[in-house]
Amino acid sequence: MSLILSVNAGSSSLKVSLFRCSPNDSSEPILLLSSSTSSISTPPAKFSFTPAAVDVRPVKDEVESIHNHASAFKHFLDRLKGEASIERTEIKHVCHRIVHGGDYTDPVVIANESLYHIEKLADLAPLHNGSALSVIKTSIDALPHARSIAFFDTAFHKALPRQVSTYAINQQVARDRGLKKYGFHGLSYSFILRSVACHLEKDPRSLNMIAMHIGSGASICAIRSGESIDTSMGLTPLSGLPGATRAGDVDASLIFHYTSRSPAHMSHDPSLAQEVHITEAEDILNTKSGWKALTGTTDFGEITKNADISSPPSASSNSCTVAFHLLLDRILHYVGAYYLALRGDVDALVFAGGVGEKSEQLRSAIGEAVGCLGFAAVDEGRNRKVSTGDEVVADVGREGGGKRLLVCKTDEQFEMTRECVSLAHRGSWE
Ligand SMILES: Nc1ncnc2c1ncn2[C@@H]1O[C@H](COP(=O)(O)OP(=O)(O)O)[C@@H](O)[C@H]1O
Ligand SMILES: CC(=O)OP(=O)(O)O
Ligand SMILES: [Mg+2]
Repeated sequence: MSLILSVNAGSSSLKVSLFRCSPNDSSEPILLLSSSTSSISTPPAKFSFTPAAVDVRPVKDEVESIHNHASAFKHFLDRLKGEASIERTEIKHVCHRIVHGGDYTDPVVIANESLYHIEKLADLAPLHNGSALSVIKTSIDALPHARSIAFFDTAFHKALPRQVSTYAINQQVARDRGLKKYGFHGLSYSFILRSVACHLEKDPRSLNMIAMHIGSGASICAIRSGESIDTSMGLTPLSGLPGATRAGDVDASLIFHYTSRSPAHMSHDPSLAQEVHITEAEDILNTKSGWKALTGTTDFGEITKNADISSPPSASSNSCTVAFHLLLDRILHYVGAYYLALRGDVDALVFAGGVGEKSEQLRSAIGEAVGCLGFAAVDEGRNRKVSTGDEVVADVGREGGGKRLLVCKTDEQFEMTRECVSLAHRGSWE
Protein backbone atom coordinates (compact mmCIF):
# COMPACT_ATOMS: atom_id res chain seq x y z
CA MET A 1 0.00 0.00 0.00
CA SER A 2 1.30 3.47 -0.75
CA LEU A 3 0.04 6.92 0.16
CA ILE A 4 -0.87 9.62 -2.37
CA LEU A 5 -1.28 13.24 -1.31
CA SER A 6 -3.46 15.36 -3.57
CA VAL A 7 -3.21 19.14 -3.38
CA ASN A 8 -5.67 21.65 -4.84
CA ALA A 9 -4.64 25.31 -4.71
CA GLY A 10 -7.90 27.19 -5.46
CA SER A 11 -8.16 30.98 -5.56
CA SER A 12 -9.40 31.29 -1.98
CA SER A 13 -8.53 27.93 -0.53
CA LEU A 14 -6.09 25.04 -0.25
CA LYS A 15 -7.68 21.60 -0.20
CA VAL A 16 -5.56 18.54 0.52
CA SER A 17 -6.58 14.88 0.66
CA LEU A 18 -4.54 11.83 1.56
CA PHE A 19 -5.39 8.49 -0.04
CA ARG A 20 -4.20 4.91 0.37
CA CYS A 21 -3.78 2.99 -2.88
CA SER A 22 -2.78 -0.50 -3.77
CA PRO A 23 0.14 -0.69 -6.20
CA ASN A 24 -1.06 -4.05 -7.54
CA ASP A 25 -4.64 -3.49 -8.55
CA SER A 26 -6.69 -0.65 -9.97
CA SER A 27 -9.31 -0.47 -7.21
CA GLU A 28 -10.49 3.01 -6.18
CA PRO A 29 -8.21 5.02 -3.88
CA ILE A 30 -9.29 4.98 -0.22
CA LEU A 31 -9.60 8.37 1.48
CA LEU A 32 -7.68 8.55 4.78
CA LEU A 33 -8.14 12.23 5.60
CA SER A 34 -8.95 15.58 4.05
CA SER A 35 -8.05 19.11 5.00
CA SER A 36 -9.23 22.49 3.84
CA THR A 37 -7.86 25.97 4.49
CA SER A 38 -10.27 28.69 3.37
CA SER A 39 -10.24 32.52 3.52
CA ILE A 40 -6.49 32.47 2.75
CA SER A 41 -6.54 36.00 1.35
CA THR A 42 -9.00 37.33 3.99
CA PRO A 43 -7.33 36.29 7.30
CA PRO A 44 -7.67 34.69 9.73
CA ALA A 45 -7.58 31.55 7.60
CA LYS A 46 -9.97 28.78 8.58
CA PHE A 47 -8.26 25.40 8.82
CA SER A 48 -9.97 22.03 9.03
CA PHE A 49 -8.50 18.54 9.29
CA THR A 50 -10.95 15.68 8.87
CA PRO A 51 -9.89 12.04 9.23
CA ALA A 52 -12.12 9.67 7.25
CA ALA A 53 -12.45 7.30 10.23
CA VAL A 54 -15.68 8.22 12.03
CA ASP A 55 -14.21 7.60 15.48
CA VAL A 56 -11.44 10.23 15.06
CA ARG A 57 -12.34 13.79 16.03
CA PRO A 58 -12.08 16.40 13.21
CA VAL A 59 -10.13 19.62 13.93
CA LYS A 60 -11.37 23.13 13.11
CA ASP A 61 -9.15 26.16 13.83
CA GLU A 62 -8.54 29.75 12.86
CA VAL A 63 -4.81 30.03 12.16
CA GLU A 64 -3.16 33.48 12.31
CA SER A 65 0.16 32.28 10.85
CA ILE A 66 -1.40 31.23 7.52
CA HIS A 67 -1.14 34.12 5.07
CA ASN A 68 -0.67 32.37 1.72
CA HIS A 69 -0.99 28.96 0.06
CA ALA A 70 2.58 27.87 0.91
CA SER A 71 2.13 28.57 4.63
CA ALA A 72 -1.26 26.78 4.51
CA PHE A 73 0.46 23.71 3.05
CA LYS A 74 3.27 23.86 5.65
CA HIS A 75 0.64 24.06 8.39
CA PHE A 76 -1.12 20.99 6.96
CA LEU A 77 2.14 18.98 6.91
CA ASP A 78 2.89 19.97 10.52
CA ARG A 79 -0.54 18.71 11.62
CA LEU A 80 -0.24 15.44 9.66
CA LYS A 81 2.08 13.83 12.19
CA GLY A 82 0.39 15.31 15.27
CA GLU A 83 -3.24 14.61 14.33
CA ALA A 84 -2.92 11.44 12.26
CA SER A 85 0.49 9.95 13.22
CA ILE A 86 1.46 9.75 9.56
CA GLU A 87 5.14 9.96 8.66
CA ARG A 88 5.92 12.11 5.63
CA THR A 89 8.15 9.35 4.23
CA GLU A 90 5.07 7.14 3.71
CA ILE A 91 3.87 9.54 0.98
CA LYS A 92 5.07 8.26 -2.40
CA HIS A 93 3.24 10.57 -4.82
CA VAL A 94 2.06 14.18 -4.55
CA CYS A 95 -0.54 15.32 -7.11
CA HIS A 96 -0.81 19.08 -7.71
CA ARG A 97 -3.73 20.82 -9.42
CA ILE A 98 -2.39 23.37 -11.91
CA VAL A 99 -5.09 25.64 -13.27
CA HIS A 100 -3.33 26.78 -16.48
CA GLY A 101 -1.45 24.13 -18.41
CA GLY A 102 -1.33 25.98 -21.75
CA ASP A 103 -0.86 23.33 -24.39
CA TYR A 104 0.09 20.59 -21.88
CA THR A 105 -2.80 18.15 -22.06
CA ASP A 106 -1.49 15.19 -20.05
CA PRO A 107 -0.27 15.06 -16.45
CA VAL A 108 3.51 15.54 -16.14
CA VAL A 109 6.08 14.61 -13.54
CA ILE A 110 7.37 17.85 -12.09
CA ALA A 111 10.94 18.58 -13.16
CA ASN A 112 12.83 21.69 -14.26
CA GLU A 113 11.20 21.86 -17.70
CA SER A 114 7.60 21.46 -16.47
CA LEU A 115 8.21 23.93 -13.61
CA TYR A 116 9.45 26.49 -16.13
CA HIS A 117 6.38 25.87 -18.32
CA ILE A 118 3.97 26.38 -15.39
CA GLU A 119 5.85 29.49 -14.29
CA LYS A 120 5.66 30.98 -17.80
CA LEU A 121 1.86 30.63 -17.70
CA ALA A 122 1.50 32.36 -14.31
CA ASP A 123 0.34 35.61 -15.94
CA LEU A 124 -2.56 33.72 -17.55
CA ALA A 125 -3.84 32.44 -14.19
CA PRO A 126 -2.80 35.20 -11.79
CA LEU A 127 -4.77 33.83 -8.81
CA HIS A 128 -3.62 30.25 -9.30
CA ASN A 129 -0.39 29.18 -11.04
CA GLY A 130 1.86 31.30 -8.79
CA SER A 131 0.35 29.93 -5.57
CA ALA A 132 0.41 26.36 -6.93
CA LEU A 133 4.12 26.82 -7.72
CA SER A 134 4.83 28.02 -4.19
CA VAL A 135 3.06 24.91 -2.86
CA ILE A 136 5.02 22.67 -5.26
CA LYS A 137 8.32 24.16 -4.04
CA THR A 138 7.30 23.71 -0.40
CA SER A 139 6.24 20.16 -1.16
CA ILE A 140 9.53 19.26 -2.91
CA ASP A 141 11.48 20.63 0.10
CA ALA A 142 9.33 18.85 2.69
CA LEU A 143 8.76 15.56 0.82
CA PRO A 144 11.96 15.09 -1.22
CA HIS A 145 11.47 11.32 -1.58
CA ALA A 146 8.00 11.64 -3.19
CA ARG A 147 7.26 11.98 -6.92
CA SER A 148 5.39 15.23 -7.70
CA ILE A 149 2.96 15.22 -10.61
CA ALA A 150 1.08 18.16 -12.15
CA PHE A 151 -2.53 17.76 -13.36
CA PHE A 152 -4.07 20.50 -15.49
CA ASP A 153 -7.51 22.14 -15.36
CA THR A 154 -7.21 23.10 -19.01
CA ALA A 155 -6.79 19.49 -20.23
CA PHE A 156 -10.52 18.67 -20.14
CA HIS A 157 -11.20 21.39 -22.72
CA LYS A 158 -8.42 20.37 -25.13
CA ALA A 159 -10.84 19.50 -27.94
CA LEU A 160 -12.94 22.70 -27.90
CA PRO A 161 -14.25 23.31 -31.43
CA ARG A 162 -12.13 25.85 -33.31
CA GLN A 163 -14.98 28.36 -33.73
CA VAL A 164 -15.44 28.31 -29.92
CA SER A 165 -11.78 28.59 -28.91
CA THR A 166 -10.91 31.31 -31.45
CA TYR A 167 -11.09 35.01 -30.53
CA ALA A 168 -11.95 37.44 -33.34
CA ILE A 169 -8.53 39.11 -33.35
CA ASN A 170 -5.48 39.07 -35.64
CA GLN A 171 -4.85 35.33 -36.09
CA GLN A 172 -1.09 35.65 -36.49
CA VAL A 173 -0.85 37.41 -33.10
CA ALA A 174 -3.29 34.89 -31.61
CA ARG A 175 -1.14 31.97 -32.82
CA ASP A 176 2.20 33.53 -31.82
CA ARG A 177 1.00 34.32 -28.30
CA GLY A 178 -1.40 31.43 -27.66
CA LEU A 179 -4.38 33.79 -27.32
CA LYS A 180 -7.39 31.47 -27.36
CA LYS A 181 -10.05 30.06 -25.07
CA TYR A 182 -8.50 27.39 -22.82
CA GLY A 183 -11.24 26.88 -20.19
CA PHE A 184 -10.70 25.82 -16.56
CA HIS A 185 -12.16 23.73 -13.68
CA GLY A 186 -11.39 20.73 -15.92
CA LEU A 187 -10.46 18.34 -13.10
CA SER A 188 -13.80 19.14 -11.52
CA TYR A 189 -15.68 18.58 -14.79
CA SER A 190 -13.88 15.23 -15.27
CA PHE A 191 -14.98 14.15 -11.80
CA ILE A 192 -18.54 15.37 -12.45
CA LEU A 193 -18.70 13.55 -15.79
CA ARG A 194 -17.67 10.20 -14.32
CA SER A 195 -19.84 10.56 -11.24
CA VAL A 196 -22.98 11.62 -13.15
CA ALA A 197 -22.45 8.82 -15.70
CA CYS A 198 -22.34 6.35 -12.82
CA HIS A 199 -25.45 7.90 -11.20
CA LEU A 200 -27.41 7.79 -14.48
CA GLU A 201 -25.96 4.36 -15.38
CA LYS A 202 -24.76 5.70 -18.74
CA ASP A 203 -21.45 5.51 -20.58
CA PRO A 204 -19.65 8.86 -20.04
CA ARG A 205 -18.98 8.93 -23.80
CA SER A 206 -22.72 9.14 -24.48
CA LEU A 207 -23.50 11.75 -21.83
CA ASN A 208 -24.67 15.29 -22.69
CA MET A 209 -24.94 17.82 -19.91
CA ILE A 210 -24.61 21.39 -18.74
CA ALA A 211 -22.43 21.43 -15.63
CA MET A 212 -21.65 24.44 -13.47
CA HIS A 213 -18.83 24.76 -10.97
CA ILE A 214 -19.76 27.76 -8.83
CA GLY A 215 -17.21 28.46 -6.08
CA SER A 216 -14.89 31.41 -5.50
CA GLY A 217 -14.20 30.99 -9.18
CA ALA A 218 -17.31 30.19 -11.21
CA SER A 219 -17.67 28.56 -14.61
CA ILE A 220 -20.11 26.54 -16.65
CA CYS A 221 -19.48 23.91 -19.29
CA ALA A 222 -21.43 22.32 -22.14
CA ILE A 223 -20.49 18.65 -22.47
CA ARG A 224 -21.49 16.61 -25.54
CA SER A 225 -20.72 12.88 -25.71
CA GLY A 226 -18.41 13.30 -22.71
CA GLU A 227 -16.37 16.17 -24.22
CA SER A 228 -16.29 19.85 -23.48
CA ILE A 229 -17.75 21.78 -26.43
CA ASP A 230 -17.89 25.18 -24.73
CA THR A 231 -17.11 26.74 -21.39
CA SER A 232 -17.46 30.21 -19.92
CA MET A 233 -13.86 30.87 -18.83
CA GLY A 234 -11.42 31.77 -21.59
CA LEU A 235 -7.75 32.66 -22.04
CA THR A 236 -7.67 33.18 -18.27
CA PRO A 237 -10.09 32.25 -15.46
CA LEU A 238 -11.36 35.84 -15.41
CA SER A 239 -13.97 35.69 -18.16
CA GLY A 240 -17.53 34.40 -18.03
CA LEU A 241 -19.35 34.33 -14.71
CA PRO A 242 -18.55 36.74 -11.87
CA GLY A 243 -16.83 35.13 -8.86
CA ALA A 244 -15.90 36.05 -5.29
CA THR A 245 -13.40 38.72 -6.39
CA ARG A 246 -13.53 38.40 -10.20
CA ALA A 247 -15.65 40.59 -12.46
CA GLY A 248 -16.43 37.94 -15.06
CA ASP A 249 -17.36 39.28 -18.49
CA VAL A 250 -17.31 43.03 -18.89
CA ASP A 251 -16.99 45.17 -21.99
CA ALA A 252 -13.21 44.97 -22.59
CA SER A 253 -13.06 48.79 -22.82
CA LEU A 254 -14.64 49.25 -19.40
CA ILE A 255 -11.34 49.01 -17.57
CA PHE A 256 -9.89 52.08 -19.35
CA HIS A 257 -12.90 54.16 -18.32
CA TYR A 258 -12.78 52.74 -14.77
CA THR A 259 -9.15 53.76 -14.23
CA SER A 260 -8.64 56.96 -16.25
CA ARG A 261 -8.15 59.99 -14.01
CA SER A 262 -11.34 61.70 -15.12
CA PRO A 263 -14.23 59.77 -16.64
CA ALA A 264 -13.50 59.47 -20.37
CA HIS A 265 -17.05 60.47 -21.37
CA MET A 266 -16.58 63.79 -19.49
CA SER A 267 -13.13 64.49 -20.93
CA HIS A 268 -12.13 66.00 -24.26
CA ASP A 269 -8.66 64.46 -24.03
CA PRO A 270 -8.77 60.88 -25.39
CA SER A 271 -5.18 60.23 -24.20
CA LEU A 272 -6.49 60.07 -20.63
CA ALA A 273 -8.09 56.76 -21.48
CA GLN A 274 -4.65 55.21 -22.11
CA GLU A 275 -3.10 55.79 -18.72
CA VAL A 276 -3.97 52.52 -17.04
CA HIS A 277 -1.25 49.92 -16.72
CA ILE A 278 -2.26 46.43 -17.75
CA THR A 279 -1.29 44.81 -14.42
CA GLU A 280 -3.39 47.33 -12.49
CA ALA A 281 -6.35 46.61 -14.77
CA GLU A 282 -5.94 42.86 -14.26
CA ASP A 283 -5.62 43.28 -10.53
CA ILE A 284 -8.85 45.29 -10.32
CA LEU A 285 -10.80 42.78 -12.42
CA ASN A 286 -9.35 39.71 -10.66
CA THR A 287 -9.10 40.71 -7.01
CA LYS A 288 -11.20 43.82 -6.40
CA SER A 289 -14.40 42.97 -8.26
CA GLY A 290 -17.07 40.26 -8.14
CA TRP A 291 -19.30 39.71 -5.08
CA LYS A 292 -16.69 41.38 -2.87
CA ALA A 293 -16.95 44.66 -4.82
CA LEU A 294 -20.74 44.47 -4.98
CA THR A 295 -21.43 43.58 -1.35
CA GLY A 296 -18.21 43.69 0.72
CA THR A 297 -18.20 39.93 1.37
CA THR A 298 -16.82 36.97 -0.60
CA ASP A 299 -19.12 34.56 1.22
CA PHE A 300 -22.08 33.71 -0.98
CA GLY A 301 -23.87 32.15 2.01
CA GLU A 302 -23.81 35.58 3.67
CA ILE A 303 -25.09 37.21 0.47
CA THR A 304 -27.97 34.75 0.23
CA LYS A 305 -28.96 35.37 3.86
CA ASN A 306 -29.27 39.11 3.22
CA ALA A 307 -30.79 39.00 -0.26
CA ASP A 308 -34.41 39.27 -1.27
CA ILE A 309 -34.50 36.21 -3.48
CA SER A 310 -38.17 36.36 -4.40
CA SER A 311 -37.96 39.18 -6.94
CA PRO A 312 -35.31 40.98 -9.07
CA PRO A 313 -33.74 44.07 -7.48
CA SER A 314 -35.36 47.49 -7.64
CA ALA A 315 -33.58 50.83 -7.20
CA SER A 316 -33.94 50.55 -3.41
CA SER A 317 -32.83 46.91 -3.03
CA ASN A 318 -29.74 46.13 -0.97
CA SER A 319 -26.44 45.11 -2.57
CA CYS A 320 -26.86 41.40 -1.68
CA THR A 321 -30.13 41.28 -3.64
CA VAL A 322 -28.33 42.81 -6.63
CA ALA A 323 -25.42 40.33 -6.33
CA PHE A 324 -27.71 37.28 -6.03
CA HIS A 325 -29.82 38.22 -9.05
CA LEU A 326 -26.78 39.30 -11.07
CA LEU A 327 -25.17 35.86 -10.66
CA LEU A 328 -28.51 34.19 -11.44
CA ASP A 329 -28.89 36.29 -14.59
CA ARG A 330 -25.37 35.46 -15.86
CA ILE A 331 -25.80 31.73 -15.15
CA LEU A 332 -29.13 31.62 -17.02
CA HIS A 333 -27.50 33.40 -19.95
CA TYR A 334 -25.05 30.49 -20.32
CA VAL A 335 -27.58 27.74 -19.61
CA GLY A 336 -29.71 29.09 -22.47
CA ALA A 337 -26.74 29.31 -24.82
CA TYR A 338 -25.44 25.82 -23.97
CA TYR A 339 -28.90 24.27 -24.23
CA LEU A 340 -28.91 25.52 -27.81
CA ALA A 341 -25.30 24.39 -28.40
CA LEU A 342 -26.47 20.89 -27.36
CA ARG A 343 -29.60 21.26 -29.55
CA GLY A 344 -31.77 20.53 -26.52
CA ASP A 345 -30.32 17.02 -26.16
CA VAL A 346 -29.36 17.40 -22.49
CA ASP A 347 -29.34 14.55 -19.96
CA ALA A 348 -28.85 16.76 -16.90
CA LEU A 349 -28.13 20.19 -15.48
CA VAL A 350 -25.52 19.75 -12.75
CA PHE A 351 -24.67 22.02 -9.80
CA ALA A 352 -21.21 21.78 -8.22
CA GLY A 353 -18.56 23.89 -6.40
CA GLY A 354 -18.88 25.51 -2.95
CA VAL A 355 -21.91 27.61 -3.94
CA GLY A 356 -23.49 25.10 -6.33
CA GLU A 357 -23.37 22.41 -3.64
CA LYS A 358 -24.44 24.54 -0.68
CA SER A 359 -26.85 27.19 -1.92
CA GLU A 360 -30.31 25.64 -2.07
CA GLN A 361 -31.65 29.14 -2.80
CA LEU A 362 -29.57 29.54 -5.96
CA ARG A 363 -30.53 26.03 -7.14
CA SER A 364 -34.21 26.82 -6.52
CA ALA A 365 -34.05 30.05 -8.48
CA ILE A 366 -32.21 28.42 -11.41
CA GLY A 367 -34.57 25.43 -11.31
CA GLU A 368 -37.59 27.69 -11.53
CA ALA A 369 -36.19 29.48 -14.59
CA VAL A 370 -35.11 26.38 -16.55
CA GLY A 371 -38.49 24.63 -16.27
CA CYS A 372 -39.36 26.11 -19.69
CA LEU A 373 -36.54 23.97 -21.22
CA GLY A 374 -38.09 20.74 -19.98
CA PHE A 375 -36.12 20.32 -16.73
CA ALA A 376 -37.89 18.82 -13.72
CA ALA A 377 -39.23 21.28 -11.14
CA VAL A 378 -37.09 21.48 -7.99
CA ASP A 379 -38.27 19.15 -5.22
CA GLU A 380 -37.76 21.46 -2.22
CA GLY A 381 -37.44 18.56 0.23
CA ARG A 382 -34.64 16.95 -1.80
CA ASN A 383 -33.07 20.34 -2.45
CA ARG A 384 -32.87 21.15 1.27
CA LYS A 385 -31.48 17.74 2.22
CA VAL A 386 -28.78 17.57 -0.44
CA SER A 387 -26.32 20.02 1.20
CA THR A 388 -26.05 17.84 4.29
CA GLY A 389 -26.34 14.40 2.64
CA ASP A 390 -23.32 12.33 1.78
CA GLU A 391 -24.16 11.05 -1.72
CA VAL A 392 -21.68 12.15 -4.39
CA VAL A 393 -24.52 12.82 -6.86
CA ALA A 394 -28.11 13.55 -5.84
CA ASP A 395 -31.29 14.47 -7.70
CA VAL A 396 -32.97 17.69 -6.68
CA GLY A 397 -35.68 17.57 -9.36
CA ARG A 398 -39.07 15.92 -8.88
CA GLU A 399 -39.07 12.28 -9.85
CA GLY A 400 -40.28 11.67 -13.40
CA GLY A 401 -40.80 15.42 -13.85
CA GLY A 402 -38.47 16.05 -16.82
CA LYS A 403 -34.75 16.39 -17.51
CA ARG A 404 -32.60 15.74 -14.46
CA LEU A 405 -31.41 18.43 -12.03
CA LEU A 406 -28.41 17.04 -10.14
CA VAL A 407 -25.99 18.17 -7.45
CA CYS A 408 -22.50 16.70 -7.58
CA LYS A 409 -20.10 17.02 -4.65
CA THR A 410 -17.09 17.54 -6.83
CA ASP A 411 -13.64 16.40 -5.72
CA GLU A 412 -10.64 17.54 -7.73
CA GLN A 413 -8.25 15.81 -5.30
CA PHE A 414 -9.96 12.45 -5.87
CA GLU A 415 -9.90 12.97 -9.64
CA MET A 416 -6.12 13.57 -9.64
CA THR A 417 -5.48 10.57 -7.41
CA ARG A 418 -7.64 8.26 -9.52
CA GLU A 419 -5.76 9.34 -12.64
CA CYS A 420 -2.40 9.01 -10.85
CA VAL A 421 -3.23 5.41 -9.93
CA SER A 422 -4.48 4.60 -13.39
CA LEU A 423 -1.32 6.06 -15.00
CA ALA A 424 0.85 4.16 -12.51
CA HIS A 425 -0.78 0.90 -13.59
CA ARG A 426 -0.05 1.75 -17.19
CA GLY A 427 3.60 2.23 -16.24
CA SER A 428 3.65 6.00 -16.88
CA TRP A 429 5.90 6.80 -13.92
CA GLU A 430 8.57 4.20 -14.63
N1 LIG B 1 -23.91 27.80 2.82
C1 LIG B 1 -23.41 28.38 1.74
N2 LIG B 1 -24.24 28.92 0.81
C2 LIG B 1 -23.75 29.50 -0.29
N3 LIG B 1 -22.44 29.59 -0.59
C3 LIG B 1 -21.57 29.06 0.29
C4 LIG B 1 -21.99 28.44 1.49
N4 LIG B 1 -20.87 28.01 2.15
C5 LIG B 1 -19.80 28.35 1.38
N5 LIG B 1 -20.22 28.98 0.27
C6 LIG B 1 -19.39 29.56 -0.81
O1 LIG B 1 -18.46 28.61 -1.32
C7 LIG B 1 -17.26 29.31 -1.64
C8 LIG B 1 -16.09 28.36 -1.71
O2 LIG B 1 -16.25 27.52 -2.80
P1 LIG B 1 -15.09 26.53 -3.23
O3 LIG B 1 -15.52 25.88 -4.50
O4 LIG B 1 -14.81 25.63 -2.10
O5 LIG B 1 -13.89 27.56 -3.41
P2 LIG B 1 -12.57 27.59 -4.26
O6 LIG B 1 -12.93 28.31 -5.50
O7 LIG B 1 -11.55 28.32 -3.44
O8 LIG B 1 -12.17 26.18 -4.56
C9 LIG B 1 -17.12 30.34 -0.55
O9 LIG B 1 -16.39 31.45 -0.98
C10 LIG B 1 -18.57 30.72 -0.26
O10 LIG B 1 -18.89 31.87 -1.01
C1 LIG C 1 -10.20 28.07 -12.16
C2 LIG C 1 -10.69 28.59 -10.86
O1 LIG C 1 -11.22 29.68 -10.82
O2 LIG C 1 -10.52 27.79 -9.79
P1 LIG C 1 -11.06 28.06 -8.29
O3 LIG C 1 -12.54 28.16 -8.38
O4 LIG C 1 -10.60 26.86 -7.51
O5 LIG C 1 -10.45 29.33 -7.81
MG1 LIG D 1 -11.91 25.37 -6.37
